[in-house]
Amino acid sequence: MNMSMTQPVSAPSHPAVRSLQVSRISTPLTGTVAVPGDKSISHRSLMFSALAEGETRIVGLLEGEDVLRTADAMRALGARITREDDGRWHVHGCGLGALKEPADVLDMGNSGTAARLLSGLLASHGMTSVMTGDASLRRRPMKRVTDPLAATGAVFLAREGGRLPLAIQGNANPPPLNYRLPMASAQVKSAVLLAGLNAEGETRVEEPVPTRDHTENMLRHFGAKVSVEETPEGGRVIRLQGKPRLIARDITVPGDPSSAAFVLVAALLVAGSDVVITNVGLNPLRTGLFTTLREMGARLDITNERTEGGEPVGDLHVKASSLLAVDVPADRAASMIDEYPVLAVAAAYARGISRFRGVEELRVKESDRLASTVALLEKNGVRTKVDGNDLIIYGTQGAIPGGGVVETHMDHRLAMSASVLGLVAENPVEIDDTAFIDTSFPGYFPLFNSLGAGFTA
Ligand SMILES: O=C(O)C1=C[C@@H](OP(=O)(O)O)[C@@H](O)[C@H](O)C1
Ligand SMILES: C=C(OP(=O)(O)O)C(=O)O
Repeated sequence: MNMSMTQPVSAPSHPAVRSLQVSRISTPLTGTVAVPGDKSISHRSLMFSALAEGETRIVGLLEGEDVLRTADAMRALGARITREDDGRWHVHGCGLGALKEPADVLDMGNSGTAARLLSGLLASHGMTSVMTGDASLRRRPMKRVTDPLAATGAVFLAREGGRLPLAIQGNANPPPLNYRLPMASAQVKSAVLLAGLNAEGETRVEEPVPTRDHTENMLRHFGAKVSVEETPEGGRVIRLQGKPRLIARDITVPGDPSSAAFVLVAALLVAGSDVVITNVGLNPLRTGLFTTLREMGARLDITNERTEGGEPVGDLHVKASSLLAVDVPADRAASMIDEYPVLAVAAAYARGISRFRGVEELRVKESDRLASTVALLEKNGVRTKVDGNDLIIYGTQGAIPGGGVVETHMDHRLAMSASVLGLVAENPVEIDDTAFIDTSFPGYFPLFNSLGAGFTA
């Protein structure tokens, strides 16, 4: 067998600043593209296969910096992870409970998902570890995971406000946790469930609003017993039987709906566009944006629906549409949490006043996304208002003035949203730094240029 293994593909250290000016285009976006693999599923596939017995092969892994950080961390914890030249990844797991103490600080870069999920594993293994991240991640709250995880007997030492760097003294024999999430967060839910893998007995997590369930689905795929029950209030109770035997199973990662969002919104706004995005993940806990855009009048068809690797996938066919304002309910936020900045661009272009309700979780992302989305729009001549935890956007009916300089604050989604806004604004838009786009969407500019975007990056 000819299997050339290129040895470790690692995340680069801090990327160099890449500023960009984006000008309006006068020709439609047309063609067919496939966006990179789902970020949430990619992180989990590396972590869980590292805990499994045997070798897992992963097809379609997102090779963005966030996921490469997870690969580096799992290597440091003892898994053997390699990549073939054709893009397939191989993970030789250590077996549950057998992670080894990392010899150095684990640097999770820009990735909240990597840091928060990993903290559940580190807390439940008898080792001492230290985790850090870049300046953005070091600003983000970790107490939301260390508070519940402290009940495992693990000891955490963090900076003021529970920020990274974080030292963790894990407990090799943790008790199972019973925890009700105070906020809608798949990262916190997953951290508690992952700590429960190495605990004897049943871990129980209750979430007030259903959040993405990739952890539950993939743990089952590897052989764990996970049950899910709806609560009368519309939430969910997840139960995990501890100490499962996790057995390596191949994984196919679908295209990331959160990445498809940028192509989708650009195609809706640029006149005459007609674009197909193939193989996009359609897990119902991720598709709030599609529902919302359709409510706005988007011409969006989903075709070729099928199940691949246990997740629903399909192709998105989108045509330029005239959009109306929308009122997005708070209970939809979890199913589209990363899509609000680019939805804000669509609302700015639409006719009428939009309201995004209950978007407080945006304040704790790579940037304070409520503030940075407001600044993105205001600097480009679009009126906004923050009313408590709601964001209000005054649509321009296709006449976004533009001409602003956008500060992205190390936030990939802000940079991509600004680039979409620039394609339809009346005056060129300056973006201070697009380098962080590589954390979730490597190949972003070439993919857009293949559709005719004419980005000069
Ligand atoms: O679990 C995950 O993979 C993610 C959960 C979300 O974060 P929260 O759990 O903080 O909402 C999302 O914003 C992030 O990009 C990925
Ligand atoms: C919030 C995000 O990611 P993370 O929390 O993993 O940094 C995101 O990708 O938009």
